[in-house]
Amino acid sequence: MITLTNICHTFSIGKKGQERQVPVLKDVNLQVESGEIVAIVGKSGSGKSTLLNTIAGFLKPDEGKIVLNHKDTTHLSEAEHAKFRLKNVGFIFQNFQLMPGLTAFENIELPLKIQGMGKNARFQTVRKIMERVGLNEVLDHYPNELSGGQQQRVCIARALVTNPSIILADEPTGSLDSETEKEILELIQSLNQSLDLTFVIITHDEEVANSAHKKYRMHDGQLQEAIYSAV
Ligand SMILES: Nc1ncnc2c1ncn2[C@@H]1O[C@H](COP(=O)(O)OP(=O)(O)OP(=O)(O)O)[C@@H](O)[C@H]1O
Repeated sequence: MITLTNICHTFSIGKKGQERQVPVLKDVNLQVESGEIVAIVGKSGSGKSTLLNTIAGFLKPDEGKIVLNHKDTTHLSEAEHAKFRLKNVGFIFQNFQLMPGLTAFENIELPLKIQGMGKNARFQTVRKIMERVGLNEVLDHYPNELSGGQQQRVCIARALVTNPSIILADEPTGSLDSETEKEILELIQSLNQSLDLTFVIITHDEEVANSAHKKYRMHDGQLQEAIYSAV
């Protein structure tokens, strides 16, 4: 489902003429099977977000190969990547990244509009997904009228609405209290099982990491030791 082979990425930091090269990903290899939840933990600055952005195609690796859903995405152009992402990859963010001027319904509907789906089909699809993630009561609420947990459900629904098979999540419970974190983790697990979704989750939270099928630690630019969890 996701195969990273010998991925390297180096940032160039500093003023022009005085740049420093900072290697952040050093020969990263990762294999994620279909329907797996993989958690990536590691210290702040260890390169977790850089890795997720590289999988997503927002950053190009300097070396290595990325295969998602049997497609080699390493050298896709930005436009090709955007098209591929819209169909295959959903994103969940720590700070939700919802459009403040759109209701919960409209936020979730947005990717379908971009895809060019007709109004009736959009209505049916959004209502179905809102019901699935427990948002029936709040479809006309704006983000600032929602709790953190509800905002994260909207973010999850928006990630799922285009029916992707891969979900990339950057600290999905990082802004939530522990009770709400538990609810969101349960939702992720139930979606993983019922829709056979593949998740890559970056987290600082051991509880989130331990709820995954596999856990990797990012250390000094490399992914280390898969510790299998009990799920
Ligand atoms: N666009 C960029 N330009 C230059 N350096 C960057 C850029 N993005 C990240 N870095 C550097 O790459 C390193 C890894 O950053 P990254 O955000 O991937 O870490 P992280 O493990 O996700 O950290 P955190 O847990 O704090 O989010 C850091 O040293 C950071 O300063």
